[in-house]
Amino acid sequence: MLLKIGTRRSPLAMAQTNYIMGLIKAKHPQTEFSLHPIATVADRDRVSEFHQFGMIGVFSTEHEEQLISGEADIIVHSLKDLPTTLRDGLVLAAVPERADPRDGLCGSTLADLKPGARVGTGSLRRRAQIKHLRPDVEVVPIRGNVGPRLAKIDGEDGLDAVILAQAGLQRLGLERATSELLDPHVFPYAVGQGALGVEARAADAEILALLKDIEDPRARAEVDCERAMLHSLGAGCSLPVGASTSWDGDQLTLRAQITSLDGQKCIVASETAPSTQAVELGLATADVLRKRGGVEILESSYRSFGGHFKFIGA
Ligand SMILES: NCc1[nH]cc(CCC(=O)O)c1CC(=O)O
Repeated sequence: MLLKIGTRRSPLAMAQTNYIMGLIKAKHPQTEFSLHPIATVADRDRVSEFHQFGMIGVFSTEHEEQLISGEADIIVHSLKDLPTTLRDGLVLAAVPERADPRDGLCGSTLADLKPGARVGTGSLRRRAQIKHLRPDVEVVPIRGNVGPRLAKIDGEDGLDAVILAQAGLQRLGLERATSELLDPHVFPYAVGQGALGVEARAADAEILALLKDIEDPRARAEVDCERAMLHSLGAGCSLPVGASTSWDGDQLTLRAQITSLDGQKCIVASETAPSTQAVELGLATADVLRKRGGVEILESSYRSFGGHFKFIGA
């Protein structure tokens, strides 16, 4: 079979696409691939912060067009960048084994950050969570590919540290840049972080069957419960919602945290269910967050950013 793969050109996107091609080849050696590069909104506008786009899916909208037009058959996404609602006719066909989902603090450990230290991140979740742990540090908004973001440590921006996904660093062979892997109980990761997702057309039975062979059931259950939680809250990946999942036999525990942007308020919920009920687990966790006032925190995050956010499904 010939599979047409749509991909962004960033080093991380290319590494991820190559990795998925390798997984497919290992199961189905006769598969051939052609690559169809595309620029997304996030690639064309390198200046705005993510929440300023006023839209969700800054990495995925053009990709979904590629699938619908038939220009591509499959798209490899960082799952944390894939909105929880997909376009009609498209499905999340496979979630392979998940890499380390944790965030890495690069340039310094948490404890070694001096008062007033400048920590770079473009993510509202990371901003809120670092402020919650270290109200005395200054958060500096940064964007760009992983390599250039790392280069900002001790560079002209005078950053003391940046926060990056360990999985992305690993995929680029840059994991040694991490000074501290942040404990998910203290600094929960983004929904889907560290996991890749392959999106395809719902009608392509043959392609879906092939992709099922690279799925990891545990990663799928983790991602399903995390995404159900985020979807229920109406939040996208750039909002200050963190998550972590853990296993005890077949029992899956989802812990979720909503943090106000100034770091002063923080709400957590933790629920457990059999992994066959991953979606229900996500919804139940969102219910607890709502009861504890989580939506009010998300709405005030919205307001303090000038209403630039859009809730999914709202
Ligand atoms: N938003 C950009 C993005 N999308 C996925 C990753 C890392 C890889 C992953 O989480 O799977 C990154 C970079 C980062 O947040 O450091």
